[in-house]
Amino acid sequence: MHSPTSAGHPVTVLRDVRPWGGERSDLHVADGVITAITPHDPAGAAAGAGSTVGAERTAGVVEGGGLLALPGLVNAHAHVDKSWWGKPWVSYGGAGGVQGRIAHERAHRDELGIPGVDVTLAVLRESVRTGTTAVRTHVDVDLGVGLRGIEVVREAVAALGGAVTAQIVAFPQDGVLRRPGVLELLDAAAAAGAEHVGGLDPATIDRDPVGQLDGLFAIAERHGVGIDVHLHDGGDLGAFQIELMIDRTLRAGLQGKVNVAHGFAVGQLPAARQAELVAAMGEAGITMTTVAPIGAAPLPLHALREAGVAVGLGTDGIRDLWSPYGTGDLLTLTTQLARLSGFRYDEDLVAAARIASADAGRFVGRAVHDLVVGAPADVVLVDAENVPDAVVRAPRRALVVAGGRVVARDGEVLV
Ligand SMILES: O=c1cc[nH]c(=O)[nH]1
Repeated sequence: MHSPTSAGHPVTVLRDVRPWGGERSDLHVADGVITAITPHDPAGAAAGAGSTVGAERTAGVVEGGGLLALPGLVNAHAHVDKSWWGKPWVSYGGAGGVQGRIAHERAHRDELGIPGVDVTLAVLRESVRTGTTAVRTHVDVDLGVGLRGIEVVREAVAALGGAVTAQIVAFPQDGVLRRPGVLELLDAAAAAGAEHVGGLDPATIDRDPVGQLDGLFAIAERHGVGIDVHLHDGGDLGAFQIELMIDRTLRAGLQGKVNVAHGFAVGQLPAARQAELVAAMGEAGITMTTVAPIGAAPLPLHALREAGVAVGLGTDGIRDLWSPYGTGDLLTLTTQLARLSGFRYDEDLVAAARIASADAGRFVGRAVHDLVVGAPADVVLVDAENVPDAVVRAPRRALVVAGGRVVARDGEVLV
């Protein structure tokens, strides 16, 4: 049993940091929240512990060494129930394609102890080490594991004592309608507190897009939860399913609560069709999450922003039976997102950093997630000249504060 205790030592003042690369400032913290941001006061520097980043001067007064501060990174699309992080290498042995990966996972997860609290803890700790302080994670719900994965993830998150918070998507990785009983499991997950129900390629997995989506929307309306659908289906087939989601979102009044994950179709459509679909998504308050996949047509980030479609960034699985790739490092992934999107201008590189942090609060149930008064005191310090420099180099995380506590320092996780 992993006993929840508050992680890391508490911070009352994080001294001498440059929020978003701006002026040197002191961040004041109480009860895990930023209560004031004042110009840096160098007074008392000689009395303290020098300028070693993370050194504590007096109780709770922590040195930031003039480093650049970003809000805690937000992983808006993860699968932390299925990673084998920390275990010996597992060679991928399944067939290709979505169905091949589904079958491979189901055949081998038991051998690896998946789902299990220890493996989930390992990948979460690694995420905290690199500055992630909030996660939206899909958790497999199927006829084999039932809701056990959700309990496992909740226990692992609790054991980290606030170093990271998580929202759960009850995720029917093996299909919904093609596996009788899964819709009922999703309903039970929502009734038991999962914040979202997931879906998976309603057309190609269940071969019944209307049926799968009607089932998910009925659960969302019944329990007031969100919907987050993995949509790998591309081109017109993918676009058609997004249109089905738009219709249902408007009818059910679920604006702001429905997310399309991956949504490769959006990047693939011809310009006019893309513009029409993106505008309709914006009007319905649909959001998107991307994992910045190499080899897929990039999402039109500028058009999505102009249409009011919020985009979150996530790691996808991290070293699991689905794929051996991934490290959980959101800042490195931000570099990838920026490169894939062809970003060169400073303002675009800053926008990429915001997608991975401040603008992603909505994906993890936070009304505000930024370096502002009233926000959770989740802060990542890096040795970078400015935000664009941080995005293109993804430097080591010198200090990570979550919920007002130091949880990682100098590349070492402390929880
Ligand atoms: O459907 C998917 C896609 C990526 N990773 C998964 O675990 N499932």
